[in-house]
Amino acid sequence: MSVATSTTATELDLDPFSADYILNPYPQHERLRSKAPVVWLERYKCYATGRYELVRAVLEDPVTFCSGAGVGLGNFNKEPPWRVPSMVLETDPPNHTRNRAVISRALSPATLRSLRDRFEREAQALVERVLAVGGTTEAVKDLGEAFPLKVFADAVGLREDGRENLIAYGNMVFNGMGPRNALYEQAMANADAVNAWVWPACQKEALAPGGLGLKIFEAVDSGLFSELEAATLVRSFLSAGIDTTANAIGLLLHCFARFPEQWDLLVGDPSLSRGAFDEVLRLESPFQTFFRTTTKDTELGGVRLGVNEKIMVSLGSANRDPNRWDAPETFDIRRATTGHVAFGAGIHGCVGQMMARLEVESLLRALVSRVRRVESAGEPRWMLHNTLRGLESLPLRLIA
Ligand SMILES: C=Cc1ccc(C(=O)O)cc1
Repeated sequence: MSVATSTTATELDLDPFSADYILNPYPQHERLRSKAPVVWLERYKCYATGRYELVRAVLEDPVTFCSGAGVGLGNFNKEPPWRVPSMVLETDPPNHTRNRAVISRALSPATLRSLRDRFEREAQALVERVLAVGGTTEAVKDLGEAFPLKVFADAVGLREDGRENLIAYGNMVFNGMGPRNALYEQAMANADAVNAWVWPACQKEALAPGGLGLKIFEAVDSGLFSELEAATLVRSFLSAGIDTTANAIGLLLHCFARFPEQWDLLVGDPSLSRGAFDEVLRLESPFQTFFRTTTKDTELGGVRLGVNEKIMVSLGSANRDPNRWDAPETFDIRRATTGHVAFGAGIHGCVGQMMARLEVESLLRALVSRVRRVESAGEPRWMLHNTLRGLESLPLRLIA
């Protein structure tokens, strides 16, 4: 389309970081999608889009919409980040390409195959522990957080003591992508103590032999990276690999508690487990919002965007865009979910997604083999969070 027919962005009074929006995002997503292809949020001085096609267009054009100025609301060209930027998430090619390759190699299909038995054993043991006390569980803590904190942290080779810091650190990383609001400040309140655990835990001498962490340090031995860079890459595992999966597990259990007929389908055919997880990801989008920064004056969906401006892409909205999905609000584990953007898309698409799938499917298969029904045991409480969608509390009863 020629620039002459493009327009300036329409303003929309939307607050994606308010409690109202977070607790009931779907009407807000509809406002975002229907107002215009791209809108301007004056409150946060950024552009925003919730349309599936345009969210994908942004994520698949890292030259125009870069990550090196941060993937949250904060623009690293204008204000310093709260931590040393990630060498994967907050970089652009060519450095991103080189750095991601090391992470990707550590998370190879062969590595994941070697972890499967251990993950499945841990999942079965965890499910037995919950059933042994009658099946009543605070599912976010007992399953959502407990499982990645055990299997993923063990796979990385992280020290056993102090792993609760990983949940707090994930809160810092993801709330830190939002505005400096109360959620941001609360997450950062304990930053010094949390960082005092996280950074030493990423050092070579702190990592267990045979783990993913030391695989990253092998790249040091080959002269590719410094020790500091290797530790920063290990920090990426800690940043991305816990809270995201923990929330996804909570959301998955919440879906099956609300839609028992879907659970029956899965019990009847456990091979539906992979599709079930992807449908939970599409429906709930544990990762709600990403930002990119424009590297030049450009236009998107016929709307003119200025250079060095932030654009918010709503993954949650894109994954329920009625122009892309039939009956988007319906939970259907047999749905064709290919193309959902819950793991992002393009060169920054989640490099750990196969690890996440291995974790969640291991837990799901262990549950399906022993649990006939997932029942609500009390009112769930949603988390207030700048970036992640998840439950603070999810009381369930697992019926064997
Ligand atoms: C998807 C989230 C994510 C968060 C942090 C990092 C990192 O710190 O590299 C990577 C991905």
